[in-house]
Amino acid sequence: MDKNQIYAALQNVYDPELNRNLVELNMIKDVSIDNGNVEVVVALTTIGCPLKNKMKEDILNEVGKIEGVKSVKVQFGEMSDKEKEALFGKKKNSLNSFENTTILAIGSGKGGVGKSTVTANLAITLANMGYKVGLIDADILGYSIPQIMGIKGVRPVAIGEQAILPIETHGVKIMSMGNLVEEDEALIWRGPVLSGVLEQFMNEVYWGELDFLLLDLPPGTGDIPLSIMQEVKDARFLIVTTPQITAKGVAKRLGIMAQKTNTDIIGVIENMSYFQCDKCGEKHYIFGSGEGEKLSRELDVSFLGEIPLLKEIREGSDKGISPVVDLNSPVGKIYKAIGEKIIEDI
Ligand SMILES: Nc1ncnc2c1ncn2[C@@H]1O[C@H](COP(=O)(O)OP(=O)(O)OP(=O)(O)O)[C@@H](O)[C@H]1O
Repeated sequence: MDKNQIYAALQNVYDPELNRNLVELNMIKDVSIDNGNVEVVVALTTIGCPLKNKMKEDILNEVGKIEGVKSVKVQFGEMSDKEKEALFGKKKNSLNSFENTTILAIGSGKGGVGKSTVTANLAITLANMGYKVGLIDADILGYSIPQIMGIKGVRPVAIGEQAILPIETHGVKIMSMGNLVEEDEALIWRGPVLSGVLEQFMNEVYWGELDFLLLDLPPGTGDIPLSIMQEVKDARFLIVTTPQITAKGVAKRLGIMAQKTNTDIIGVIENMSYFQCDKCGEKHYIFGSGEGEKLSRELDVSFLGEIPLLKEIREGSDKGISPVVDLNSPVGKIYKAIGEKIIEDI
C-alpha cells in the first residue's frame, strides 16, 4: 500500500457543498502511513464546516477499504487565505459564470398572487426532475422564500471573505436576505442598494454548476425587475398571475416592460385558477377564468399552465413543506408538466 492508493481513494470523497472531490479541491494537506496506520490531514474551506463529520466518515470508509490499512485517522485544519483565493478566485470577480445556466426571473404584476410559492415549487420540481437548481430570493425587502422552503433561521456558511455558500434544501440551493438578517428586522433600502445586494447574491455566493437559477422577484415593475432586464445577460422572464382582471392588467405591464427591454418572456403561469371541490370534484372558478391564457396571447408567449387553489399548497408554504416533493401528487404533476414545457421551450 502506498500514498498513491490513498490519494486515489480520496478522489472518491466529495465536499458536499462544493460538489468536487477533496484532491481536486486541493484540500488534502498531508497523507502519512506508518505500518498500515494512515493519517490524512484535510484543510477545510472553513473550520466550522457543518459537513465535516460527513467528510470524515467518507474518508474513513474509502481509505479503510484499501488492502493493508489497519486504521485511519483524520485531522482537520483550515485553508489559508491564499488557498481559498486560488479556489474561489479573488473577491470582486464573480465566482460564477452562469454560461450554461438558464436564468428564470419570476415576476408578477400584483403582490400576493403566489409568485414566491410558484417559484419555490417550480425549483423543487426541476430539482426532482434531475436538474441542478439555484434559487435567489430577489424580493430582498419582502422575502418569503425561507418560510416557504422551511429554512427560517438557518444561516449560510461564509468562507472567509471569499464566498458564501447557499443553503441547500429539497435539492435546491437557496440565498435569501431572510437568512442573513434577524427576524422582524426592517430593512430600509433604496433601489441601488437592493440591486447591489442582488449582484452580490449572483457573484459572491458560490453556486457551483447550475442548470437553472430562479429569481423570485418583488411584485411589479420596480428597480429590481428593471435592473435584471438590463443587467443580467440572457435572463428570461416568467410571469405569474391569477385569473383576476386587475392582476392580469398589472402583469401585462411587466410583460410590456420586458418586451421594451428586449427581454425574453418564457411564458405565463396562472395560479389560484380554480378551486376543485373535494366532495363533488367540480371546479369553481372563484377569481374568474381564462385571464392567464389571455395574457399569454396578448404578449404572444406560451401559456405554461394553471395551478389550482389548494389548501395543501397554502399549508405547505406556511409550514415550509412543499406539496410538490412528490411528482406523482396531483399538484406535482401540474408542476412537472410546466417544467417540461419550460425545458422544451429552452
Ligand atoms: N395555488 C395556491 N393555492 C392556495 N394557496 C396559495 C396558492 N398559491 C399561493 N398560495 C398562498 O397565497 C399566499 C401568498 O403567496 P406568495 O407569498 O407566494 O405570494 P407572492 O405573490 O409571492 O406575494 P408577494 O407579492 O408578497 O411576494 C401564501 O399564503 C401562499 O401559501
